[in-house]
Amino acid sequence: GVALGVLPLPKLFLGPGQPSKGPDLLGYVGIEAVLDQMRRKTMKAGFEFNIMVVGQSGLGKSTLVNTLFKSKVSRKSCSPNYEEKISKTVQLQSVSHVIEEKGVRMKLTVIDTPGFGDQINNDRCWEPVLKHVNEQYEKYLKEELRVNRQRKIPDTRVHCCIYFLPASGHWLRPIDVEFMKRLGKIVSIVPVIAKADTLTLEERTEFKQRIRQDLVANGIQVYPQKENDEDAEERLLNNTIRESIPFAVVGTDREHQVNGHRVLGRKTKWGIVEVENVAHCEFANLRDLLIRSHLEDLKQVTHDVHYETYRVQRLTAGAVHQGGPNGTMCTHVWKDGLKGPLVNTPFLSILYYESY
Ligand SMILES: Nc1nc2c(ncn2[C@@H]2O[C@H](COP(=O)(O)OP(=O)(O)OP(=O)(O)O)[C@@H](O)[C@H]2O)c(=O)[nH]1
Repeated sequence: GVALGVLPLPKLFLGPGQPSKGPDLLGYVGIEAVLDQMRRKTMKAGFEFNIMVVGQSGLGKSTLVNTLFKSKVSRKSCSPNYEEKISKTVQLQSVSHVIEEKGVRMKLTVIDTPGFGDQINNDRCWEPVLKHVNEQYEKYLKEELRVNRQRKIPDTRVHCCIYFLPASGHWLRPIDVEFMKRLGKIVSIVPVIAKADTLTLEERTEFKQRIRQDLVANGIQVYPQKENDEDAEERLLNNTIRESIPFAVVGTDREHQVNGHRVLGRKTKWGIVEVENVAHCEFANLRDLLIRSHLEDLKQVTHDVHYETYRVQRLTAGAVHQGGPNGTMCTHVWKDGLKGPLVNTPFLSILYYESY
């Protein structure tokens, strides 16, 4: 190389790779220890994860949830006559469990929607589900707006909704479209093809493709949504997920012996379908998405996207009042967060009272 009279650059213009010549006082600060601190705090606090399952009766919802969490949870309440109650409406039930693995505690709540899609007239059967999701946002919002709020607000918001599609091999049904169209706007939906062992591989591939087309044609948003990808790396990873949804899953409560190993599986007329074998079905993909790779992201999207949308709408639709009934003085919280005393009137939308 020929040195072409390059002037020495002032320190400010040094490239990123070039160390500054200033005093570095031996460099290492120890910031990375923050990771250990975060880990310890999280482990101590434990964390909450709320999953909702929606789909007709008999599609294998309980079996799948049990397979996901290795029977550490049950979707069904223990009351003996649970099975006998055939509700005429969709009724939501929550069952919570604390699961602990390697010192990490997780409070897992499974929200069940018995009766969904089981009626002769399934008109508006998405309504109770929609209502439940919004009620949890409202609960959280109220808690956030309290003057004396809890240090850690209990989180009952639905972090993920697994929607079960019957393995019909056809298209999305009107009920699927109606449900996912509405719910996809307020919660992260992960659609799955239930009992995928009843489809041949060709049928499965074709069905999946059709569903993806249908989702796009109907403007249905499912998780993970493109616009929520945080960077190029995440986009790449999420693209592969988007290309392979809905996961065709198989659930089981049985173990079988295959080549001397115990595996979770289902006996079919063609042989044993190994539930956790990606060559057999996509259960493992679903589990990895929900638990191993995207659990934190599901929680984040719930808070930063879905809850945020709810919060903004709620606070801009009308200011939130904190105060007594009509005619009394109350605190008025304006859109921009400013507070001021105000006499409550029936003209202002009153969201809640809090006496203090
Ligand atoms: N072939 C096949 N059968 C399954 C699968 N998962 C569950 N089943 C069977 O389907 C039946 C219903 O399963 P459940 O898990 O009780 O279904 P559910 O959706 O929870 O039903 P409800 O409680 O009525 O809402 C049971 O006999 C299961 O053994 C699957 O992946 N493939």
